[in-house]
Amino acid sequence: MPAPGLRLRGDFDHAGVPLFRDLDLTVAAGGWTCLLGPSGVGKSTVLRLLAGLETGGSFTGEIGADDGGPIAGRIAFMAQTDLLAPWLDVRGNVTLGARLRGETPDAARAEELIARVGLADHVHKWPASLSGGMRQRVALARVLMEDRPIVLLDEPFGALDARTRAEMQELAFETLTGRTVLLVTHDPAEAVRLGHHLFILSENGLSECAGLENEPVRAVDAPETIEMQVRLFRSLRGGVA
Ligand SMILES: Nc1ncnc2c1ncn2[C@@H]1O[C@H](COP(=O)(O)OP(=O)(O)OP(=O)(O)O)[C@@H](O)[C@H]1O
Repeated sequence: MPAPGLRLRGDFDHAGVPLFRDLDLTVAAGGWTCLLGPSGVGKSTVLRLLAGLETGGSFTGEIGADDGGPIAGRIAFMAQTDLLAPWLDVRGNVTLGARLRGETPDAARAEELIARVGLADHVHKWPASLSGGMRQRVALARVLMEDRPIVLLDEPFGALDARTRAEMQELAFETLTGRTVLLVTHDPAEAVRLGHHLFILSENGLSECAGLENEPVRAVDAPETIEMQVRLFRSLRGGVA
C-alpha cells in the first residue's frame, strides 16, 4: 500500500479559546516529518486530529490524504503515554491491534520486533513490572507491528537512555522505510538525525526549518548535522533560523 502525503489546514479552539489559527501543515509522502515546538502549543492535538481521535476541542478546516483516500484504516498512532493494557503481557500488548480487529497476529513478526526492542527476555511480563523505558519500547514495537502506511509518533523515544534511544531511532527508521511518518519530538538532535522535513509550531504559527542535507539517519557528529541542530535550537529559543 503506497503511503500518501497528508495535509491539515484550519483552526482549533478549546472551549472558544483559540489554540491555533490558519494552520497549514503538509506531511510529505513516504518520509519523516518532524514537528517541534513549545509545550502546550498543540503538537499532540495535531496528531490526534490527523488520527481522527477525540481532542476535547473544536476543529474547523480540512484534513486529508493527497491520494484522495481516507486516512482512517491506514494509520498507526503511538501516543505520548504508552497506553499499554495492564492485563496483557508484553507479547499480548504488541499484538493487541490484530487481536482487537479479530485477526490472527503474525507471531513471528511479533517475536522479531520484541527481540529488536530488546525485550525478548521479558515477553511474559506485565506492564506494571516494566520500567518506563521498557514500556515505551513495548509501545514502539506495537506501533511498528501495525505496519501501516501512515505513522504518527508522539515523543516515542523520550523515556529512553541515550544508547537505547539511538538504537530505537534506527530501528523505527529502518522499519518505517517508505511510510509517511509524523514525529513530534522535543529533541532537536533527534529531529535533525531523522527528519526529511522539520517544522516548528509556536504561538506565532508554523514555520519550516529548511536546509537539511543528506539522507537520514544522519551522523550525530557530522559538521552539517551539528550546524543544523544549533540553528534549530536557536529557532526553538525564539531566534532566527
Ligand atoms: N481535552 C482537553 N481539554 C481542554 N484543553 C486541552 C485538552 N487537551 C489538551 N488541552 C490543551 O490544549 C493545549 C495543547 O495541548 P497539546 O497536548 O496539543 O500540546 P503539545 O504541544 O503537544 O504539548 P507538549 O509538548 O507538552 O506535549 C494545551 O494548552 C492543553 O492544556
